[in-house]
Amino acid sequence: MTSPGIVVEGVRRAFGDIQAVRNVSLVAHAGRVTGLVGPNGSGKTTLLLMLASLLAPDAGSIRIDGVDPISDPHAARALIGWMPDALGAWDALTSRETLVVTGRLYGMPKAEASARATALLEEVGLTALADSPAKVLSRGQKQRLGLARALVHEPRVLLLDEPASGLDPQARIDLRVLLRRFAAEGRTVLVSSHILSELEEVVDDAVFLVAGEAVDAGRVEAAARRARPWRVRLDGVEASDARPQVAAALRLSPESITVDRRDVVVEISSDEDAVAALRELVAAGLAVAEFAAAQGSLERTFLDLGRGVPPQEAAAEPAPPAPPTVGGEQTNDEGATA
Ligand SMILES: Nc1ncnc2c1ncn2[C@@H]1O[C@H](COP(=O)(O)OP(=O)(O)OP(=O)(O)O)[C@@H](O)[C@H]1O
Repeated sequence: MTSPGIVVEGVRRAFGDIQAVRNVSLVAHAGRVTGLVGPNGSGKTTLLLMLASLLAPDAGSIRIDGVDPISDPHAARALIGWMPDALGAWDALTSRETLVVTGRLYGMPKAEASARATALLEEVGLTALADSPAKVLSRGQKQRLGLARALVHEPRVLLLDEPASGLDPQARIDLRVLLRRFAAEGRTVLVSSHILSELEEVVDDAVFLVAGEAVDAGRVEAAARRARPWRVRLDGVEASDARPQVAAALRLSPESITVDRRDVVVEISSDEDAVAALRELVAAGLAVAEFAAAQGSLERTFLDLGRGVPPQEAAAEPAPPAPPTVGGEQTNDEGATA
């Protein structure tokens, strides 16, 4: 079954003088996981609250599977599973009671709400704590309960604000699996997180918010095209000794290569250049034990946008900035600089 997902056009929201969200437009497609990425205070939570029908925008339009959460919050809430960044009230209820009450609020008969609670407690690994009051739960356990609560009514659209914070590694893996399964079932997932390595593993699309505005796609692409660091480690060779060897193989000046613990770090512009660089390292007879991007593309893009990628870079076509490249003719005797 296909559905339109989330469509946001020209949404704004201020708190007094603070323009928390300014003119945001975005689409989160059904059947895909969309990441909402941005620095602290960029407006992610404010935007998610508006999508969840819990905060009215000052302007603009929002459609959740075609439903306007402002004019028809009841219908929107039936579609939406909302996981806030911190589990709210109900400390006196047990985890099971929290889920049963939630199911009842969504109109489920008691037996169905009870069976659903049992299944969800199992799914998020809280069965052993099902009958303890929610206030004794650790932060990560509260996050799990918050996730279960968002899933009670089998929502078509999942909105999650920092769902991975506080979760241990296994729970993060389980969360990723769950989000992928959700998307595979044709549902819509919009998830904010600061843990970009985590998001990288799960998202199909990303929307970047900076100072309350969605960054336009051209600027995101320009940032994503910039050179990023790759780690190289040679088997049995100290990084300080590996540095000149890698530099020679890649025809770079050693100064353009940094040392980070056991690895040397080289700036590489594109996947094609990475392929060429690896070939050259191997052709030079170096024992390459590790060759990997040191940053995911989301993280790199986030950092570049934070530094302010000039909009004109995005406008120029094609717009490769002039990062140092390896494996190509652009390297020179003066060496490339980061
Ligand atoms: N209820 C409020 N009253 C006044 N200002 C608010 C309110 N809620 C948010 N803001 C302000 O709006 C801006 C956006 O906040 P928001 O919480 O949406 O950011 P965020 O991207 O979710 O941040 P973080 O990554 O730190 O969670 C901030 O400047 C914040 O101080």
